[in-house]
This record gives sequence, C-alpha cells and structure tokens, in this order.
Amino acid sequence: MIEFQSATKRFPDGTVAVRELDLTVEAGTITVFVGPSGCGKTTSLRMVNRMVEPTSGTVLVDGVDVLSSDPARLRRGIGYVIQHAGLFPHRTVLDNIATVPLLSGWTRRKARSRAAELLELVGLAGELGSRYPAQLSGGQQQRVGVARALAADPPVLLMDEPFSAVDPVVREGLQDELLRLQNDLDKTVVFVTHDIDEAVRIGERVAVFAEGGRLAQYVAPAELLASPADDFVADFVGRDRGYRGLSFLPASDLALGEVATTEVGATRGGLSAEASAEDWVLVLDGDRRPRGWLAPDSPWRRDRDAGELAESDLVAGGSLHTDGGALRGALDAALSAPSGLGVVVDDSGRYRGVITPSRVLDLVERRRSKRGGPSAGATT
Ligand SMILES: Nc1ncnc2c1ncn2[C@@H]1O[C@H](COP(=O)(O)OP(=O)(O)OP(=O)(O)O)[C@@H](O)[C@H]1O
Repeated sequence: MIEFQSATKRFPDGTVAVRELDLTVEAGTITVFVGPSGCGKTTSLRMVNRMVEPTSGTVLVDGVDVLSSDPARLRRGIGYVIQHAGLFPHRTVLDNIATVPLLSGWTRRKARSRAAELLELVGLAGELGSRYPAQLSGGQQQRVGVARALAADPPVLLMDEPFSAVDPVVREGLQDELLRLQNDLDKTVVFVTHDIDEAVRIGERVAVFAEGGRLAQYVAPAELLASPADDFVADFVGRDRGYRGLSFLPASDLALGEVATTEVGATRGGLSAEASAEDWVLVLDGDRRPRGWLAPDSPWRRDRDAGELAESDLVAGGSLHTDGGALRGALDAALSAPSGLGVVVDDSGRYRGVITPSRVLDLVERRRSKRGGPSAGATT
C-alpha cells in the first residue's frame, strides 16, 4: 500500500508542484494519476521512489516513510517504466532486462534466464533478446521497458506515461497486455497519463489532478464518468461521458431478437422462406460466424440466374457485440449495423441473435430507474 499524507512538493524556485496530497493506493490495484500537463502527476509519482522528496507531509510505502528508507534499497522494490522505455542503447534486450537482477547480485546466468522468461511474459519472441533497442519497434521497446521493471519482481510498479509514444492501436494492445499481466502478477501499480480514455480503461481507481498540484477527484472510473466532482473534472473527462459510461454497465438481461439468416455459398432458392423481400438477411459462414448482410435491394436477390452467394454480394456488417459484454459494445453494434440490427455473438464468435438500439436503450432506462435515477418519462 502507498499512502500520501498531506504530501507537498515546493521546488526551490517556489513552484508548488504537489499541494497537500492525501491519497491511498491500495495494494494489488492499478491506480491512475491523470490530468493536464504540469499538474504534478510525475512529481507525485517520483515521491514514491524518492526521486523527488516531499517538502512537507509524508509518503509511506507499506507503512514505512520513504525518507527513512535507503534510496537504493527502496528502488529495488519499485519497478519504474517511463515514456520511450529508457532502455540502454548499447545493451542487448536481454541485458537490458537483466539490469536490476545483476545489480542485486544475481549470477549472470540466472539473470539472463529470468530475462528470457520475462521476454515471453510480455509477449515478445525469444529471438528479439539478442537485438539492440534501436532494432525494435516503439511498442516492442515499451514491452521491454515493462519486462525490465518487472525483472526483480518488485511489489510496486511506477509507470510514467509508458505508452504515450506509440500509435493508438499499439497502445491499446499494450494496455490489454498490462491488464492481462496484472491479473497474474497482482502488483501495486501507479500509472501516470494525460489521456482520460487510457485512465478509465486501465485504472481501478483514477486520481484527477488539477492545476497547482491539487487532487480534484479520486474514485473508480465508472463514478468519475457518472459524477464528476466539479466543472474542472467534468470538462477534463470530456464529451460523451454518458455514452462512455456504458462501458462499465454489463449488457446482461438483453433480450435477443431473431433475423433471417443464410450462408455464404447459398443459392437463391436456398434463401429461407421467412426472409421477405424487404428484410435484411444476415449471412453466416459454415461455423455460424457472421460474414455480412444481404441488403433488400441486393442485385443477387433480384437476379433469377444468380449463382452461389459470394462475399462480394454482401454489405459489410457493423461491430459485433459479444454476449456478456458491456452496454457500450451492444449499443455500438446496434448503431453500426447497416440493417439497424446489432449482431450478438458468443465467446467463439458464433451468431446468437440481434438487438435494436431501442432495446439497448430500454435496458439502460431500466437500470437507471432501478438505481432511482430520473427516467426519461418523468417530466417536471
Ligand atoms: N525541478 C523542477 N523545478 C521547478 N519546477 C519544476 C521542477 N519539476 C517540475 N516542476 C514544475 O512542477 C509542476 C508539476 O510538474 P510535473 O512534471 O509533476 O507535472 P505533470 O502533471 O507530470 O506534467 P506532464 O503531464 O506535462 O508531464 C510543473 O509546473 C513543472 O513545471
């Protein structure tokens, strides 16, 4: 557990980077510090491993004041990952990862074998171990940075904008990877970002910092989106927060409808009788996985001499909603489908049924009235 107790950092030039910070990071959780540039996130993070010392107040790691700990020893129990990974350019990937174990007195052999294990753990192929950092992509370098921070198996992991330098797709992959790792490792993670979407995606709790190093709100992501503490937080959390909040509501109890289906390779005569000429027909593959839609005005349907139904006759489908996922995915599936019917699949991607936007919104409405919130029908 990490505790900030009225921790304040005033730099010699008078800048107050962090003001009277009171915050507890529970052990085994991911806590995200988020906020605009210059509001004290990095300074707060660095107070944990004593790279910055508080001018007043206290920072405790597992109940021990960091100022009473030997800095080198303290840092051995705290992994640190930064933007651009901060790898040593003249050391191979394996030697980079083995750095801390070697400093802790491990034999070279043991440290390298641990490094090879970690390479695999962060999803990198073993042969990358002999490369130099410049021979890796940005995303691969960040993974090596994470592996290096985990090498000595520290209970605490500090991550300062670790994924900011990579493109959004790679970034999402790295976020997923971190969540998967955390499932197995159970570290106490403090993660700094200025990206609110990243914060609500990976944080179990999110601390929003405001100008002058003030902590504006510290709650779970769903609550942050539903009830921002003040105008600053509401503004920072940004647009679409109502819609984004649907990510945290499970779409259980969603009643699925049915639609006429056919398969790629079907002939016109094989189109099921229940598919009337005005209906969209969902096209599946042999394993009942959705491939696309057959539009009511599809030339294939009107052409008496048409051959077997081919992928090229189909209209691309929208996003798929996996049964048991969140309401946001369900609504997106319904809104993005060309037919107006969102396709729901099971965990293996097989067709289960369809949903309309209004069914999803009905469920949102029911959930809201259960919670005692205002319903759309209630007017004042
Ligand atoms: N060594 C220093 N001396 C003086 N002021 C500093 C020093 N380090 C940071 N600051 C100031 O302290 C404030 C907080 O900086 P910090 O780096 O903690 O912010 P941040 O929220 O992490 O910002 P960013 O998102 O841009 O990294 C800023 O105003 C910064 O200019």
